[in-house]
Parts: sequence; C-alpha cells; structure tokens
Amino acid sequence: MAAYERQRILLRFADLVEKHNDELAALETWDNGKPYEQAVNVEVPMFARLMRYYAGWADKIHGMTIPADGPFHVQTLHEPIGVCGQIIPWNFPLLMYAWKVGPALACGNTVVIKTAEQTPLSALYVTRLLHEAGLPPGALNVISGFGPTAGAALCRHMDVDKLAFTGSTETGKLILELSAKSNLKPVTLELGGKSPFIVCEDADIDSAVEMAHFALFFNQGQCCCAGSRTYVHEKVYDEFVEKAKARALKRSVGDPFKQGIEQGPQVDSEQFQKILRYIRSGVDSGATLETGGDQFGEKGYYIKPTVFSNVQDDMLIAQDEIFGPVQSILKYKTLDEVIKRANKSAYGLAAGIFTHNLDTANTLMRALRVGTVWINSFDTFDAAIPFGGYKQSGQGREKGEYSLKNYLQVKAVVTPVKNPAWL
Ligand SMILES: NC(=O)c1ccc[n+]([C@@H]2O[C@H](COP(=O)([O-])OP(=O)(O)OC[C@H]3O[C@@H](n4cnc5c(N)ncnc54)[C@H](O)[C@@H]3O)[C@@H](O)[C@H]2O)c1
Ligand SMILES: CC1=C(/C=C/C(C)=C/C=C/C(C)=C/C=O)C(C)(C)CCC1
Repeated sequence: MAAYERQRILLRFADLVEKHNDELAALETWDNGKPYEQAVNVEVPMFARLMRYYAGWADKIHGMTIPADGPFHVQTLHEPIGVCGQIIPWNFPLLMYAWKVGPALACGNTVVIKTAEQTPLSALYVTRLLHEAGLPPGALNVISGFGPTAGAALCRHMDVDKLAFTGSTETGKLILELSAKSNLKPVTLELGGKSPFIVCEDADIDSAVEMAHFALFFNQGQCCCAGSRTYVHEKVYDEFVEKAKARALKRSVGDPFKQGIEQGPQVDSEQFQKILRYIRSGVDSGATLETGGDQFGEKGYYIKPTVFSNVQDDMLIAQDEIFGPVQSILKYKTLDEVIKRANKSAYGLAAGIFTHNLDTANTLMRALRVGTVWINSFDTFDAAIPFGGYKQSGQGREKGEYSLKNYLQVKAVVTPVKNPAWL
C-alpha cells in the first residue's frame, strides 16, 4: 500500500480512538484494574497521539544515495520486513499495542499481535476501529491466547519475519531462544527493570518525595521502569523517609472507577500473592517496614501502599522486580558510591535524578548504565522519545525515530555508471 494511504488510515484510526475514548478507557480499567481517570485522561489520549506521530512518519521513510569508490551509483531501499509477531503485557495494554502496531504499520508491515491473557479486551475493540479506519482484512490480526502456547507458536513460526516483545526478562530469554531455533527472526525486547531514583543532598525534599512516590506507585507499581530503588543522600534521609511514609499513607486506594482514586487492585491473584511474598521477604531480611505491608481491605487484590526504609543492596526487595506498590528506600553518602550501587544490577532500563546541581546531573546522566534518565521528572512518555533498556532490560528502542529501524530492512542497490566523467 502507498505510504500516503497508510498515513491516512492511521490518522483516521486516531480520530476514531478519540471518538471512542471513554469506552476504551472503561475496557482498560475492567481488564487491568487501573484508575479510570488515568485511562480516560492520559492513556487513551496518548494512544491517539502515538498513532498521529507514526502517521507522520509513514510518508517520510526513504533510503539514501551513497557515494562509493568506483563508478557506481549506490542507493539503499528501506523496505518493510514483512510479518511482525508482537507480544504485549498486561500493565498498559493499549499503550503497548500502540508502541508496537504504530511503527509496524507506518513502515508497511503486517502484524500478528498477541495480547496478555489477563487483558484481552481493549486490543479487540481498538482493532475493530482500525479496520473501520480502512486497514485491509488480514493486515493485522489479534490473538487472545496464553504465552507458552499461542505466544511460543508465534515466536517459532517460520513465516514470521520479526518479533517484538514486552514483558519479563525471563520470558524475553525464551523468545530469543525460539527465534534462534526457528528462522533467526530479529527480536526487539523491552523487559524488566529495577530503576534507581536518586535524591541528592541539594534536593527540595517535598518535591523529591512526591516525584519518588509517583515514580514507584504509579499504575499500582506495575511499570517496567518503576523507580523501585529510592537512593537518598544521608543528609536528607531521615526527613525523606518520614515524608515518604506520610505520602504513602495519604494515597487513596479503592474502586478504580471512583473519582479521586489513585490506586486500584493489582492485575490478578498471582501478582497479588507474589508482591505479598516480597513484602514478607523484606521484613524477614531486616528492612524497616514504615507503613503498609499487607492487603488493603478484605476483598479484591488491593495492597496497602508499602514503604520500607533501611533497605540494603543485597536484599531481595532491592534486587528483584516486585511490580507492586512497594517502595524501598536506601541511604547513600557519596556520588561515586551511589553510581556504583545503582549500576550494580542486571537491569538497566531507567533512572530518576533529583538535583538542581548541573555538575551532579551531568555526572549521573553519563555514569548510569540505563536507557532513560529523567532529571527532576519521571515517566515522561512522549511519542518522540525513544525508550528501551541496557543490559538485561532489553534490546532495541521503541517510540521515536529510533523505533522505525526495527521494522525496516535495508537493501543496498549497486548500479555501474556508464560514463564516470559525470560522477
Ligand atoms: N516490562 C514490562 O512492561 C512487564 C510487563 C508485565 C510483566 N513484567 C514482569 O514480569 C513478571 C511476570 O509477569 P507475566 O508472567 O505476566 O509476564 P510475562 O513476561 O510472562 O508475560 C508477558 C507476555 O508474554 C507472553 N508469554 C509468556 N510466556 C511466553 C512464552 N513462553 N512464549 C511467548 N510468549 C510468552 C504472555 O502471554 C504475555 O503476553 C511481572 O511480575 C513483572 O515483573 C514486566
Ligand atoms: C499519569 C501521568 C502521566 C502519565 C504517565 C504514563 C502514561 C506513563 C506510562 C508508562 C509506561 C508505558 C510504562 C511502561 O512500563 C504523566 C504524563 C507523566 C503526567 C503525570 C500524570
């Protein structure tokens, strides 16, 4: 299909998503348990924005003319890869769909996308809108299925030309293996994290507390980039812990469809139980439980916003991705020390830095081995900003111009030039 046609379909799709904003947000909350206000005001509008962003790229994708030694005309053609297999998680069902489907279609590929078993609804609904916008039948198919069956079948399929996955590091490794054992299809991975949030000694404590709270508790703590190791300078540590505890106690937990609710339930009983096990391990390993620590209420997978202080780097709660509303606060003395400790992780997805000192910010942003550094901010997810991980947090980048190269093949074409005098 011509690039302009692809662009127009994506633009019409964005309009339809806007028209159906509230239904899509309701499905997202039913499936996932996230606050409806967050889905309706932020996530669905972000979905439409992402589609318009990728629509903008569709007719601006082209190769190059390259000067080479000898009498040759050399050009590159940027071609779609073909059939893209995409596997998405349950924490942001619609946004993960947009990050994957947007670049794939803008570049002219076809897609088979598998949703997470916990959250199948919004992708089915939104795909109906994509067809209404003019996508031809068969260009995108949605599979609602389980990982080890439907997901693995997609990964090992010989007719799938490319895989993109977001989820746990453990499953990411399995996916690479399945690609290697089948047709060596290229794989992009967006995996787990244990992102440091570093509060420097010059920080304004009240704003640092608020930002660190958002960095961890947003989306019930179910973010791959959650600021799950809060490193606080010793000079401001005590004040920070006291205020972080007070902020967590104020967090409104409950029915995600109610106005003003900041935190809904965890996605399912498996995640709920896993988080409670991590909380018990934190207590057993000697961290100080400042607040929370168990179920909120008696019904549903709600967890009290939990804050641990006196957390040490070797504790399980400081190393594993908990994926829940559990903040771990650690104390540090010097910049060199916190850099080493922050980098001592198998993960490298993101980091937050809280300081007004330009030299400190410059040192930290370069020293941290992570794919995103947010300075005096966190979770800014603009469509144009690339996102992805170092180390075991992933391979490749999603969003922004960088994401396009995951979905294009580069073909070099060489033609002899008959009359080199005109070279
Ligand atoms: N990076 C993220 O955004 C993200 C998202 C969800 C979960 N997680 C992490 O993963 C942990 C476990 O959650 P989970 O079990 O739902 O994640 P997961 O990685 O197993 O699931 C993510 C997706 O992969 C699919 N999948 C699972 N096994 C597969 C296989 N063998 N082959 C192909 N596809 C497969 C699932 O069906 C789902 O669509 C969480 O506690 C959290 O730490 C990270
Ligand atoms: C709620 C909210 C925001 C939205 C954040 C989002 C939507 C984050 C998405 C995170 C993802 C996709 C993580 C992947 O694991 C803003 C815009 C920062 C402004 C402050 C309030």
